Parts: sequence; C-alpha cells; structure tokens
Amino acid sequence: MYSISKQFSFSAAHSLQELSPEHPCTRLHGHNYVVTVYLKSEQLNKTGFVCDYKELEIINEYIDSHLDHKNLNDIMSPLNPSAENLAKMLYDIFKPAFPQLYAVEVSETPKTSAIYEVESE
Ligand SMILES: Nc1nc2c(c(=O)[nH]1)N=C([C@H](O)[C@H](O)COP(=O)(O)OP(=O)(O)OP(=O)(O)O)CN2
Ligand SMILES: [Zn+2]
Repeated sequence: MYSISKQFSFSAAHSLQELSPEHPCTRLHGHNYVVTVYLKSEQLNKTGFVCDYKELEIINEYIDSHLDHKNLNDIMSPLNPSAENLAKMLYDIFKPAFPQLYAVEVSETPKTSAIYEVESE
C-alpha cells in the first residue's frame, strides 16, 4: 500500500461550547491551523504517483475561500468547531473529489492534532 500526504494552513477564530465556563477555549480565540490530508492506493499511476500533489490544489482553494480568516463557529454551526469535528467535516467535503482520501488531520497548535480516519473500505 502506498500513502501520500500534503499539508495546508490557514488562520481562523473559534470558541468552543460544552466546556466549563472557566475553560479558556470558551472565549473567542484564534489558531494557525494546519490541515494534513492522507491518500492511499495499492497501485501507482503510470507516473509513479498515488495522486499528483498538484491535483490537491483545489483543497487549498477551498480552505482559502471558506476557512481562512473566518470564524469557524459561523461555518460549522451547529457543530462545535473542535479539531475533531473540523477533520471529519473536511473529510466529507474532499472525499468525493479524492476517492483515495482516507484521513484528515487538523492541528491547532504545534503540540496537538486530531485525526478523522476511515479504517478500511
Ligand atoms: N480533543 C480536543 N481538545 C481540545 C480542542 C480540540 O479541538 N479537541 N481544542 C482546544 C482549544 O481550541 C485549543 O486548541 C487549546 O488547546 P491546548 O492544547 O489546551 O492549547 P494551549 O496552547 O493552551 O496548551 P498548553 O497547555 O499551553 O500547551 C482545547 N482542547
Ligand atoms: Zn482553540
């Protein structure tokens, strides 16, 4: 099995619900998000690629136009804009265009990340 990944970044704000009132993440704050998409295939195309990284440019375009410098609470409502929910949302958006997509990772800080991954199809 071959696997490839590509990273994209954007800046956005959010506040998290369903936390104790004293939790700092209930307040509006921002992150420099990093999104990593993972694609896999048992076979390579004639170029020797799972998929040309260049084909993933539409992911960049989506992130730039829909997520960058936005409030994720507006975009993801009624979902809580956690990294986990954002990873699943992006998987569902990009899967139709990229059937080899099997995971999306969302990192809010250099020390944390959440992954939505489909085990096997
Ligand atoms: N499982 C999750 N936990 C948390 C999420 C999340 O999306 N999923 N999000 C947050 C906050 O939005 C934010 O990411 C804060 O994270 P945290 O690691 O607490 O950030 P800090 O910089 O404050 O961490 P330090 O403890 O200072 O390293 C919270 N949890
Ligand atoms: Zn946060």
